[in-house]
Amino acid sequence: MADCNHDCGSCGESCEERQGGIPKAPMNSESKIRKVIGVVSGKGGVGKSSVTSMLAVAASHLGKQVAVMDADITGPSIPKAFGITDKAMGNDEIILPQATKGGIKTMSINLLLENETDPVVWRGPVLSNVIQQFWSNVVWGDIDVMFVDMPPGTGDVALTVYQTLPVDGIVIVTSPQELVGMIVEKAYKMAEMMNVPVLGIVENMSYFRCPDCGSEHAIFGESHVEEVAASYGIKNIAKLPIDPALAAACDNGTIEDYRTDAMDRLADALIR
Ligand SMILES: Nc1ncnc2c1ncn2[C@@H]1O[C@H](COP(=O)(O)OP(=O)(O)OP(=O)(O)O)[C@@H](O)[C@H]1O
Repeated sequence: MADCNHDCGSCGESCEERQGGIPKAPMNSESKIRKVIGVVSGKGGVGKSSVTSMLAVAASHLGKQVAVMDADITGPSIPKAFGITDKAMGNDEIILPQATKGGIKTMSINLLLENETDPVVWRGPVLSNVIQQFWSNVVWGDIDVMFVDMPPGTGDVALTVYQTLPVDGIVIVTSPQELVGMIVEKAYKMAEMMNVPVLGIVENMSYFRCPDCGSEHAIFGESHVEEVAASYGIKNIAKLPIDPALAAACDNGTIEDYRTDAMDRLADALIR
């Protein structure tokens, strides 16, 4: 390999010289993905998919070729947030991703299921296989940065993502309540065990700004994100308010029309 940098932790190739660990899945041969950023959370429902979508939109506005892989196989939300209803096409060997209005390439199990309300009742190995296929069989093309909406928690499928994809770094999404507990620490330690740097932390639902008087209220408890980030040495922090307009954008499939300075700044720092 001509451009080998001998850093097997950041490479997806399964070459003869690979040092240690489980070989990553081979990247689709017609694709070139330069950076993979995982978006993780300690548990479901804290806004991981929303943040994944917002980061992708922000990166796209920075002029990057962007992709989103929905690796949250049992709780896929990416197509809905982007308003994608057409199914992905493919054959036995390849799958073509669907593009959003703004040109972000996406792949999700919901783009393959006949009926998107069908539950995915599959065991771990089958879920793992799907993630591998999303990497190896999807023709992503030329991509500057791929955001991966990871399965919530630190279980089997999250482990598969770390082991299968050449994740360059992760962003942890959390709520103020989670930050004071052990959940974020678990997510951080899992990334550490997998030798993946934590690039940023997003405190979602951090506060609510009163639309009448502009005062801020810590509905889910006071913010501790600065202390927690400092204790782990995480440089990039973003706080997002509780915003009914965000919930509406996710529900209506118009997340590309929802922009925040916090996400624009974070995306810039992540892909710089
Ligand atoms: N800051 C926010 N303000 C208002 N609503 C929000 C906010 N963040 C997320 N939501 C809403 O909360 C719900 C859950 O968000 P989301 O799907 O992004 O969470 P998740 O962590 O990915 O959940 P899961 O792991 O179950 O997929 C969605 O309806 C979303 O629109």
